Amino acid sequence: MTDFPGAPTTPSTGRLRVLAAMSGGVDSAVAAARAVEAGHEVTGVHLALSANPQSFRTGARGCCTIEDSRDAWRAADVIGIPFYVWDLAERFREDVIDDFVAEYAAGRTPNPCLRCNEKIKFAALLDKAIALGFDAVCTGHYARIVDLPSGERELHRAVDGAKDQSYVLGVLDADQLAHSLFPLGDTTKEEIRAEAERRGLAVAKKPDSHDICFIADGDTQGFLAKHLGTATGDILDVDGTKLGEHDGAYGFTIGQRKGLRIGRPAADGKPRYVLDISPVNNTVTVGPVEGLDVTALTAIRPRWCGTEPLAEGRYTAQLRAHGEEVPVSAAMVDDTLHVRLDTPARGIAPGQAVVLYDGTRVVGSATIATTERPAVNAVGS
Ligand SMILES: Nc1ncnc2c1ncn2[C@@H]1O[C@H](COP(=O)(O)OP(=O)(O)OP(=O)(O)O)[C@@H](O)[C@H]1O
Repeated sequence: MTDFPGAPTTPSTGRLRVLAAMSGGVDSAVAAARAVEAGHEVTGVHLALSANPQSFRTGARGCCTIEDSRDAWRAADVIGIPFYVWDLAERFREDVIDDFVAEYAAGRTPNPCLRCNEKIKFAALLDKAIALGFDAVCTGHYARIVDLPSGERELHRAVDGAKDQSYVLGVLDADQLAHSLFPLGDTTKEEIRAEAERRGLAVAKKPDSHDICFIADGDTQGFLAKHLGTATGDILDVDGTKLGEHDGAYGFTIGQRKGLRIGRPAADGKPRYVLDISPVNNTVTVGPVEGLDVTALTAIRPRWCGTEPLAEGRYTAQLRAHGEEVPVSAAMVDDTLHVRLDTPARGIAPGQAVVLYDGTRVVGSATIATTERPAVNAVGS
């Protein structure tokens, strides 16, 4: 992980030099306060992730705006820790925003929060922290780190199932985990807000951030159209019949039903869902809901949270953010993860992450490359 050879691979026990990543929200403020209380020497840092902060979300749904950096600074002041703002806007644009646009352009559905954790918070930020002599980065993510007697660490789901963020941390490797602190994993969000109030943190009642921080108005299609332009193409039924036109194949996601401009009903009269996106032909293929049933998938770029690679066997898998956990059989074949689902699941798109769990433990993650969908394959054959 680290660009700095010679950096310690595991923080020494006891008092650590901790860099608390403070978004300006309630979670990271309480996480920083808890790190201080645990006896660590804590410094707060807010990441400026936009070259033009007012273009990111403001107010209630805030993330990374000037108000947010001010909120983070005020929280650091109340906690009594030094505070800095680091400008990682350029890295964020290259590694997260440009990647997001490129993935959609290729017909895939990326998760920018996973990407940000992999490339920014636990890479660019952590590398810089270690270079400056810090032992660990502390965040307000809801997940638990379990220290084993062997010295190894495991990543587990948070006790608050509704807030659990282990899915977006499934990209962390053993070295990154060794340098991470997640002080909120054993507490519910409700308790965190009450604790923030008791601590006199002004952000105690600040609403949670939602969706994608760099899309100010929440309009992903509009954002993509601005970056990729419009390109009129056909909306096709599974049998190839033209049902309508679209302004850009990238604006769709597998499983989408709303927002399809279908000019005439399909032959069977059933509702249509996006089954395939072909950037090469600039076509979007739609079909009945059964076409979304996925029985197996392959995934690339695997990342294991422990030191061991995946052992072939039985796991549960989460296939999208806030998705249900489903039982699966998984194995690595060369560099590709092969996953077979016990029962078919819907709403699974290439580009999303599959995160494997063993009970509450995160085993690792990979990026979905292909899906097996018997109903679609039957039409195509
Ligand atoms: N701009 C930022 N600067 C520094 N740290 C950040 C920033 N954005 C997010 N983080 C860190 O990543 C964690 C998870 O980010 P996420 O956007 O999911 O926040 P959240 O769950 O709404 O938490 P918070 O209430 O702290 O904003 C935060 O708790 C914080 O530690």
